[in-house]
Amino acid sequence: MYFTPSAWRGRCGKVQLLLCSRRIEATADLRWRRWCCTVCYVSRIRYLMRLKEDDEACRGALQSGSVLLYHKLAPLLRQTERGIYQLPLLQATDVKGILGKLGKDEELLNTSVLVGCSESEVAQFSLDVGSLEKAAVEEMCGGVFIDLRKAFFLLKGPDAPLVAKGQALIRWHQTHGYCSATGQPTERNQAGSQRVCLKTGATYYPQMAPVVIVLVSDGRRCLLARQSTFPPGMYSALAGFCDMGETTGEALRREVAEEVGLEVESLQYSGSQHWPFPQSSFMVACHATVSPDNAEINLSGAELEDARWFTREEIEESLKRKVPPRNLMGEPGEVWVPPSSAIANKLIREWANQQRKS
Ligand SMILES: NC(=O)C1=CN([C@@H]2O[C@H](COP(=O)(O)OP(=O)(O)OC[C@H]3O[C@@H](n4cnc5c(N)ncnc54)[C@H](O)[C@@H]3O)[C@@H](O)[C@H]2O)C=CC1
Ligand SMILES: [Mg+2]
Repeated sequence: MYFTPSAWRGRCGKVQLLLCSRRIEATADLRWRRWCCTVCYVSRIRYLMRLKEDDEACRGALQSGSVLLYHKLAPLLRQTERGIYQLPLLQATDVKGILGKLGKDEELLNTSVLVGCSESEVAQFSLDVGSLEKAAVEEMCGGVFIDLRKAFFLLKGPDAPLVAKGQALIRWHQTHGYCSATGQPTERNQAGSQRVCLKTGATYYPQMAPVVIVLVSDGRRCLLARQSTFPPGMYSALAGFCDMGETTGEALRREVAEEVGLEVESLQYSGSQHWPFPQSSFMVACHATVSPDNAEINLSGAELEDARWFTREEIEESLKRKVPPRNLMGEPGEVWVPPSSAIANKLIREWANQQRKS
């Protein structure tokens, strides 16, 4: 028995996945597997699109959706018996129950923003309950509100980007209540994917600042640097905000020249990441090379406290250090690098792997 694409569309849930996987086992047909994944993915994306465009549909989805809670931008986390931190997805009905018990209007739930949907097309929202008593909500949910700077690194897998996205959207709405041209209030759509000026109808969308991050190599060593605001001992790849009108390559070449006085010869794209600190940035990560004959570091002074060349052996040692190491005097000891949730870590690992192979 075969299923047509239309039979899957809009109902792409767990049952379908189960049927899908049975069919895969039966036929071991790779093309079928690819087709199923595509239909499921497309179905989810089209569903989210509809929720962004149709306020009524989004309100309906919220009633049966799941909700991530924040308190003054700090996400709610729950710890398992094994000490693992997870992101509790509450049902909308649970949130209504909490609001009722704390004597708050259920209308607060409608200030949730859409952040995604599960594989079974249950819409996921984020809601800031900063107007409620923090300890009371924590007790009712069996969790703790933890500052995002800590929470982001405690979570594993897709939970970390999801919690960052939720906070970024909530923060954007909290700071864009007025039109920057007219000074008049703006009104959001139900999904929270845009705001419109009530006077002129001008539409505003959530913003991110583009940032380049680059691991510079001279073929044998790679360059890491630290700012005085970094935790003691931590070194990272060079990063910088893009200027208006720049391409990725231009921004990257400029940042390397500004910060360490080197001229990049070639570059290679590696990946990208949404980074919530200090506010929403879109990080574009690249590898770059400089000539070993022109590899003398010349710090600009203002931004970086230090920049150094590291060998593969030194990098591999620093990747093993999980927590900021301290020496016997309690001072920062050896060098360590950002954890795996930061794209800098991916760049550094890629470089070390490449060096090992060559
Ligand atoms: N995910 C990761 O692996 C890493 C992320 N980062 C992030 O990269 C970002 C940029 O790195 P920096 O070296 O600090 O940038 P940077 O080298 O451009 O210097 C920051 C300065 O740029 C100016 N600036 C220009 N446009 C700005 C904007 N849109 N927002 C804020 N400041 C702006 C400000 O004067 C600021 O002090 C930071 O937010 C940092 O958190 C940095 C290293 C690793
Ligand atoms: Mg910088």
